[in-house]
Amino acid sequence: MTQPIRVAINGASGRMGRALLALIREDRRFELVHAGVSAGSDHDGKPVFGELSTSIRYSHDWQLARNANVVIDFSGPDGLAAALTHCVEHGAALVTGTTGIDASLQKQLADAASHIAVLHAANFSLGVAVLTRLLREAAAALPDWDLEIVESHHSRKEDAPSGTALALGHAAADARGTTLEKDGVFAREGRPGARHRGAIGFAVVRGGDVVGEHEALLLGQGERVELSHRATDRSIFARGALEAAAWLAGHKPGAYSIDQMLQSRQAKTTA
Ligand SMILES: NC(=O)C1=CN([C@@H]2O[C@H](COP(=O)(O)OP(=O)(O)OC[C@H]3O[C@@H](n4cnc5c(N)ncnc54)[C@H](OP(=O)(O)O)[C@@H]3O)[C@@H](O)[C@H]2O)C=CC1
Ligand SMILES: O=C(O)C1=N[C@H](C(=O)O)C[C@H](O)C1
Repeated sequence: MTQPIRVAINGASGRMGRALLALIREDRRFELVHAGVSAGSDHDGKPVFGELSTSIRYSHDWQLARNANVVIDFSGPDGLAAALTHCVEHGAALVTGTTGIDASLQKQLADAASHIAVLHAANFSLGVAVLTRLLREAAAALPDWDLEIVESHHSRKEDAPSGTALALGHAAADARGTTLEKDGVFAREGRPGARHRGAIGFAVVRGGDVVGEHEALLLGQGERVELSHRATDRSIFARGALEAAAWLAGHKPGAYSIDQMLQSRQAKTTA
């Protein structure tokens, strides 16, 4: 039997971390070697599965991840920066779903890809990967229609618009030969004036326990196209991230996308 992939999860005590731990426990492809939390976390030192017998405890000590083949990070910008440093120092691959990262951290991610395999995705669901392709096509086929992206998430989400909404916006802008820097509209209040031609607008809803909903509205005269995705269970993201980890482990250094992973898996199943 082949050796299991040694995985460290960063942000392990969070909503996504716990979803990952639940899946990894049942998945023989992986061996959990580290469950990372922040220094000062309430979880630091506690057993991950609530059993005193387990050898893995939540910890802020990255030394415990030194033999990991791959780190899966769903923490936050500070946690991601620490994971990135660890992975580069130890030659581990990095799968990260952390959103709300600034330009400087994005550059650090891009630079790290010269040394390690990195896969960053704002959304690990298969449905959103397909939604992104559909939106690219619709945005290009209906270049003069107004485009608005609406996203809804639970009340604890810290970043806005969501990483997925931004990724959808970038994909649509790219399909129209423009950029969000030029045509993105992120706030409307008071008298912002009429919509500018080619604008890509964003609207954000926060509340309750909404797992994640994204809708792209293409608004024409007398008709509209609505493309939407609703996640009702965050284990879909965790499952996608584990598939990415299994796929990425052993890849040579580089920046990989979820689309590349899906295409390579598709090619294998049709071969
Ligand atoms: N790409 C995708 O498919 C998805 C992406 N996300 C993104 O993943 C991220 C996490 O989301 P979610 O799980 O809901 O958030 P949570 O707040 O529930 O979890 C994040 C966890 O990270 C831990 N953490 C904070 N700082 C650090 C640090 N410096 N080092 C290590 N751990 C740290 C915290 O735990 P503690 O206090 O114990 O340290 C916290 O529990 C967000 O950016 C979110 O947008 C979410 C869902 C899907
Ligand atoms: O914070 C979340 O919960 C989610 N974040 C991701 C994002 O910002 O797009 C993905 C998903 O929608 C859930």
